[in-house]
Amino acid sequence: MVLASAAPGIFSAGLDILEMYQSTPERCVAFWRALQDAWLNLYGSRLITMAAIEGHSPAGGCLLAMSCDYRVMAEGKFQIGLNETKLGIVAPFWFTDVMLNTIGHRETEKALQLGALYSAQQALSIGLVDKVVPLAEVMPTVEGELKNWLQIPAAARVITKTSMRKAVLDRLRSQKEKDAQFFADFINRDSVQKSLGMYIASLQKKKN
Ligand SMILES: CCC/C=C/C(=O)SCCNC(=O)CCNC(=O)[C@H](O)C(C)(C)COP(=O)([O-])OP(=O)([O-])OC[C@H]1O[C@@H](n2cnc3c(N)ncnc32)[C@H](O)[C@@H]1OP(=O)([O-])[O-]
Repeated sequence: MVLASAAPGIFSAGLDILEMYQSTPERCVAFWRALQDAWLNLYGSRLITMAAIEGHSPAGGCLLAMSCDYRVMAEGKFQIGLNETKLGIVAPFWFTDVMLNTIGHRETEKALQLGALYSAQQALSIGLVDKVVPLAEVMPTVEGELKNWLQIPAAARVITKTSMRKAVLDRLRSQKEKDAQFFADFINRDSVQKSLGMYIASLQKKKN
């Protein structure tokens, strides 16, 4: 399975910030449950999963990419990273776990505290992506890599993938409701709503 985007220049802009702003606790919990399930399915997929990152990939977009088995990113101006702290919000433990498994403890600690967004070359240098190629080469590169992965006997590959990812998946599975409630409580704090409001305004200002 290849994750790609139909929007030129944007792999994924992350979660819909407007869903987290001036919402109700009930809606926040439902929103979060949907995200948890989507991620559990992706990270736990038996399929070979690859991200064709042909544009920006902040926050939830970075999570999607990191949750794949392999990442190819377009060189150039695009950025990738978990930038949550810049919005005044906090990446949940399972975002952190996936990043830890991808780039290691030291880089994750720095990246998360700073809300760092990396260029493709920087992402390559810390192992956040596996390959950087010109934009037009992203999809052919993914397809070529997929052929390599498809040559591995499926049962052996799936057992290996499952055993590598099980602890992280189980950690969320065992506390989904608590995690959803935490998100709803946190996001509805006055200080967090204020930060989100300012971030949305800065996005709109940048556009105008
Ligand atoms: C605890 C929770 C964990 C959270 C995880 C997350 O994923 S948090 C998410 C973290 N995500 C980020 O921090 C990414 C924030 N976004 C960006 O940095 C840039 O939009 C971009 C680099 C993705 C694309 O730049 P570009 O110059 O090509 O495009 P543009 O900037 O002109 O935007 C076009 C329109 O889309 C709008 N909009 C954009 N993103 C979002 C969104 N996520 N949601 C909603 N709306 C969004 C933007 O306001 C504008 O709306 P308007 O005025 O037309 O009504």
